Amino acid sequence: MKHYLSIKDIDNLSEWVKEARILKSQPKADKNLGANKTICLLFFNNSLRTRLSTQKAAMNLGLDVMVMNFGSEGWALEYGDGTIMNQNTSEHIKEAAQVVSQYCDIVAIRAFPSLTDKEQDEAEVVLNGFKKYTSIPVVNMESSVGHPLQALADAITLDEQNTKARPKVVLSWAPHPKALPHAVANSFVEMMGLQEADFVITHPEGYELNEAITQNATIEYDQKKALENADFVYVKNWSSYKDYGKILIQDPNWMMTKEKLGSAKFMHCLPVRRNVVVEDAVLDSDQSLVIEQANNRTYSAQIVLKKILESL
Ligand SMILES: NCCC[C@H](NC(=O)CCC(=O)O)C(=O)O
Ligand SMILES: NC(=O)OP(=O)(O)O
Repeated sequence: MKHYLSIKDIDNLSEWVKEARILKSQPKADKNLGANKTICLLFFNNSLRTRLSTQKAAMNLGLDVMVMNFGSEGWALEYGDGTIMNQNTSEHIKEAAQVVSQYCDIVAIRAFPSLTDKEQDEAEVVLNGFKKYTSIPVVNMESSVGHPLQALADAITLDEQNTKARPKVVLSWAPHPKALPHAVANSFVEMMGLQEADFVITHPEGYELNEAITQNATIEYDQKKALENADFVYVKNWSSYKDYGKILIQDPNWMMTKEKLGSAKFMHCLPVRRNVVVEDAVLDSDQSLVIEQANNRTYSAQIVLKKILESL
């Protein structure tokens, strides 16, 4: 594998999950694989988990790590072809990407969507700009369209926690005061498409995700009905996709509660707004898997970096 940009780059999910769980039991087993190689982590947006777990994964593999908060430290980048750069952008992706690639062997990038320009967001200009103008592998640390390191970590968590041949997994929308990206939900849906599971998505009308991603997934607008007999409930807010980037409702009735969760396990990628997205009683119970999901971010990043290093 050269790049890790989406769930589609996983050739065999169950095999990767198995390998990641072995790495989790022996995190330093490949500590020389990345010797004399460097990874650059470029952040255009905030992060806690991705920032630290990807660095930890890289260190477990013996890689040198350079981190840059591009949003606050780098020059404002231009992505347009032929732009007369007399406005606010100082450096073109053509130079920036080539320069960065001279300093490292792998580049990992976090670049959220604008949520104002659907076409530009879906073009993934930052990720694809680096892919186009460098020859080094590119890793997606959450882009406009996907968060495949998160979904791979979620697959590891599901594998560890599941006791059934065909569990019921529900992706449930929740309210949020800010307009949030679709990336986490998109990659989770794509990852669930590769699982033996009864998978249901529930959200209010108007919050349909991109149909190209949900394809044949079951959508149930009645949250109560969707949650019946659930084994795992993955909660996430996203803004409207149809009415792009808009908050259509903030109905607190969609918040996840202990009562609604029943005996299911609770999942969320974090960070989470307590008592808006999910009530304290859920997060503070032993039904919550959120801390272990965050732990598994190290091993999802490590299996990805390992596969890239092995193919260099
Ligand atoms: N990487 C995990 C989630 C990142 C982002 N959440 C956020 O921006 C939440 C910010 C807040 O709650 O203020 C998202 O939904 O894609
Ligand atoms: N889940 C996740 O990606 O968290 P951060 O945004 O803190 O990296």
